[in-house]
Amino acid sequence: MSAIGISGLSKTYRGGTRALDRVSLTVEAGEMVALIGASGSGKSTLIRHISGLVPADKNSGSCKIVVDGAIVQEGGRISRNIATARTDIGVIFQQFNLVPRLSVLNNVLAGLLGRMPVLRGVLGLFRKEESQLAMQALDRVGIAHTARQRASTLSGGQQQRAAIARTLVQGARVILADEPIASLDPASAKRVMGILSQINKEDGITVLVSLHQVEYARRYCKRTIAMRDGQVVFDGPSRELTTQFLRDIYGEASEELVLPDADDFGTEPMTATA
Ligand SMILES: Nc1ncnc2c1ncn2[C@@H]1O[C@H](COP(=O)(O)OP(=O)(O)OP(=O)(O)O)[C@@H](O)[C@H]1O
Repeated sequence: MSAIGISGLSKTYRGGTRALDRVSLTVEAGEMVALIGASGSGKSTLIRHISGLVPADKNSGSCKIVVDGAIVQEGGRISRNIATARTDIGVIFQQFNLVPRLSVLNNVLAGLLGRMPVLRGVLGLFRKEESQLAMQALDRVGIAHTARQRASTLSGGQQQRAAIARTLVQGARVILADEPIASLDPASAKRVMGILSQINKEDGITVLVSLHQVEYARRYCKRTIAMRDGQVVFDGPSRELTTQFLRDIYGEASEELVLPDADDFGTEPMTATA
């Protein structure tokens, strides 16, 4: 079974911008796939559609998005069972989306809210084994020692690692990461990508990660989907994305996608504890 299936997805925003234009693609369970493209090419819009946050155009009648076997949206309508479908989808954003005044542990425990009775969740009545699960997740991403701190006291890289721990506690089978390293320094960015790669390999969690820099795609993802003006213009092995090929696809905008110091990128992927 595919982890993500998209057919005939188009999106025109109010004001007329056609952000997605007949996008169809499939991501198999257990893949880690990069989504690249210059600013405004439609990466965020695509991820927001897959997570069921935004409905596709209604007049693109045949559009359908399925994640882990559950219909997220069809024919421009979000599925009635979206709450159930979302329990399998972990979303990670560029700006971390933690609650700053809550402890790191409680932020991670929030990953359980979709799977527990509303009242217990609202009152924050988490069981001991749930807290243990959250501590294990924090340990996996290398920041168990920060569990009692307020989320606002963490560095950007640590906050992103807490956000990943939250998806682990959630039990997500598919992680959609929307530019998760765009606000991070290079060392933190490598660590975050290393953790995503690790949980992809060890837990078989499918990862779709949008990235600005193609070096990260080449290093961490076997497959890359490249977008331009709302369309998929490349879908294949990341190693085929040479600088020249990017120039052919994007012209001058390709400079946005290649790190100026690409040669210093290093050779070893970083892990959680590195
Ligand atoms: N809510 C919105 N209303 C109107 N237009 C929008 C909205 N969100 C995005 N757009 C437009 O849709 C197009 C695609 O935007 P999107 O954010 O998906 O691109 P992106 O590839 O993620 O860009 P970036 O790398 O800068 O985040 C852009 O032209 C953008 O201006």
